[in-house]
Amino acid sequence: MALKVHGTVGSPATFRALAALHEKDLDFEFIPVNLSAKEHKSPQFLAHKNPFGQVPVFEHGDLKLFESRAITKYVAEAFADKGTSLIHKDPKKSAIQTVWTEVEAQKFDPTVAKLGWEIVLKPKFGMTTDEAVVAEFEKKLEPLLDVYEKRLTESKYLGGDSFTLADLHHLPTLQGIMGTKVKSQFDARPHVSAWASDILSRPAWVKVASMLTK
Ligand SMILES: N[C@@H](CCC(=O)N[C@@H](CS)C(=O)NCC(=O)O)C(=O)O
Repeated sequence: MALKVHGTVGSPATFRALAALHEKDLDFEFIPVNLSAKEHKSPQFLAHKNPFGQVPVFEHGDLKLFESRAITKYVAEAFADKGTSLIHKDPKKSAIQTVWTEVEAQKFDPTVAKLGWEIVLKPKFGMTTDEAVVAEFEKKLEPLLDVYEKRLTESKYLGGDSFTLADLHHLPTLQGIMGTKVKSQFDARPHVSAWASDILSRPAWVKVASMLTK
């Protein structure tokens, strides 16, 4: 059964799903969705792909999914015996992994995505960065990264001793922010800095990120 991803190059959520597929070494068809042309808001897309009008959308035979983290979880579970094992089987290890996937979704993503929007995307769209918002979110990031630093002194990866979805989910926003002044906050914390370099240099992620330069 063919695997398909409807998505957009540069979309963090699309890139999250693609990272999981590459880690699993799976062949899939990438179907570009033009956000500027509002393809994701067409009646067809809303009715048959994602009623919330967002990318990515994943298809595996008759299964259709949206929400990037639900897609990565399905890919990790359905193709457990292929490529990198992205999930723990042991219930306790799995629970710790879930804690950190939640931390990414509830704390890291809202903070770092906001910084990325202000510092990277607004200037790209001809809008003015709100420096007060940047300062506010940089301040929020400090204690968050302190918790990450402590966690990463206990284990090499967030979810335990091996790379899992808990790490992978960070990749798109992490990549975006590491090209900005906010990188200094990561560099100031040795374990966070080593973790970021490690996961950003994974071949599967390098493959995804290279789509930006094609
Ligand atoms: N929580 C969703 C977020 C999806 C999302 O925000 N997608 C963006 C691109 S990264 C999008 O489709 N934006 C267009 C829109 O919301 O109209 C996920 O993880 O899949």
